[in-house]
Amino acid sequence: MSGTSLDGVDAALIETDGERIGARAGAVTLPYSPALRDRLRALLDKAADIDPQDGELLAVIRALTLRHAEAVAILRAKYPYIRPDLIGFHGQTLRHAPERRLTWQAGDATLLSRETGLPVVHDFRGSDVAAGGQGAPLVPFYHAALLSGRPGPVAVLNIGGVANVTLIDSRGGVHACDTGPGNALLDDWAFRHTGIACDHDGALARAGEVRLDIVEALLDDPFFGLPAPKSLDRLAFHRAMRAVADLSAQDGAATLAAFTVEAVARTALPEAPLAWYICGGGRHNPVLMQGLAARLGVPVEKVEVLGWNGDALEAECFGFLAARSVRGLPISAPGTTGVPTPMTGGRLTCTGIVPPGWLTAG
Ligand SMILES: Nc1ncnc2c1ncn2[C@@H]1O[C@H](COP(=O)(O)OP(=O)(O)OP(=O)(O)O)[C@@H](O)[C@H]1O
Ligand SMILES: CC(=O)N[C@H]1[C@@H]2OC[C@@H](O2)[C@@H](O)[C@@H]1O[C@H](C)C(=O)O
Repeated sequence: MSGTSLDGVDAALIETDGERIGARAGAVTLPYSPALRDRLRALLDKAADIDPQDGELLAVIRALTLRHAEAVAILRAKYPYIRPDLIGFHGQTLRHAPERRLTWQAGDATLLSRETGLPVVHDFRGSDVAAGGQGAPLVPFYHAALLSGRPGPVAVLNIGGVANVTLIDSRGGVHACDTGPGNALLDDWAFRHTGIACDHDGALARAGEVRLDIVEALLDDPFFGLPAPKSLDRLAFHRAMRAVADLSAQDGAATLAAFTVEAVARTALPEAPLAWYICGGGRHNPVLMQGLAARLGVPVEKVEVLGWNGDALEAECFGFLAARSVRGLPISAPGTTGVPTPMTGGRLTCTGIVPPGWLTAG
């Protein structure tokens, strides 16, 4: 998994048939070099108009795919007694415009399969978007499987570049949507002012004053008036950067952090969660965590209290979804992406030797 923060590749080993979850054996994070991150960022900015054969695009896709292959190799070296059967490869979202039936996760599944000798499931979002769904978020089926048997309503909030929530209601129903910005705006702001890629431990935001008038103006965006399911492109709130442009580094960070928190708090959910469990890199930012706790008024905990690894969850999820994909099981539903009926998704690419048994297992 390479998320919207563009920070690197998360890879995880998970034992699953796409329904039950067995061992979650381990995970690694492999950061992108600052140079690759800059090149990805530049592509993101021009993704709407880029020629698919553009030389720089093809070079970056190759570089990011090889970084994924490296992550697989490191995992294998770290856990030599586990022999993976299948890779779920999300790729890097360069563009997401479901209203135009368009979503693009860049990555070369054939190259990854060749490099690793393993079958690869990729393009998880395409069929959902083609059928009229949002194509995101896809993690709710995994959250639901992990929470299976626990009484709801509870919410799982992922604070990545963009933030997304899964609500498991009191009858086990699954609802989801993106809530608004996660860390992406804060990351860009911190980088601009400090040269560091994030507001580490919320140091800037903690020292600043929130400009509530700006937060309110930002929340005036039509996205916040839409009912769930709904999803976002990473660049969706770039006007927020203009709104804070004249603030000090500290006040700007405090205001952007408050925007993330307030967007979560105002997300309309069908039932009020009794507790919120937080995953994704944003849970390491105490300003976001304290802001959420103050604003949500119910327990707000890191997912580690459930025994989960909040940094590995999305990578585990795409392994889980890959297993569902080869079995033809749904990976999205009306309540999670707005797709008209539950849909399977993902495409299988295989250039290596298929491990005995698994293709016929489902
Ligand atoms: N100690 C920390 N203090 C503040 N922020 C942090 C800290 N550690 C991580 N983060 C934030 O977490 C981000 C990475 O989060 P994560 O790995 O969940 O993103 P992602 O996988 O790209 O997200 P997405 O869910 O959008 O796919 C960093 O860009 C940074 O903003
Ligand atoms: C289009 C896209 O890549 N969306 C990401 C992004 O990052 C967080 C949020 O926006 C979520 O909707 C999704 O990722 C997670 C893994 C998901 O699909 O559940």
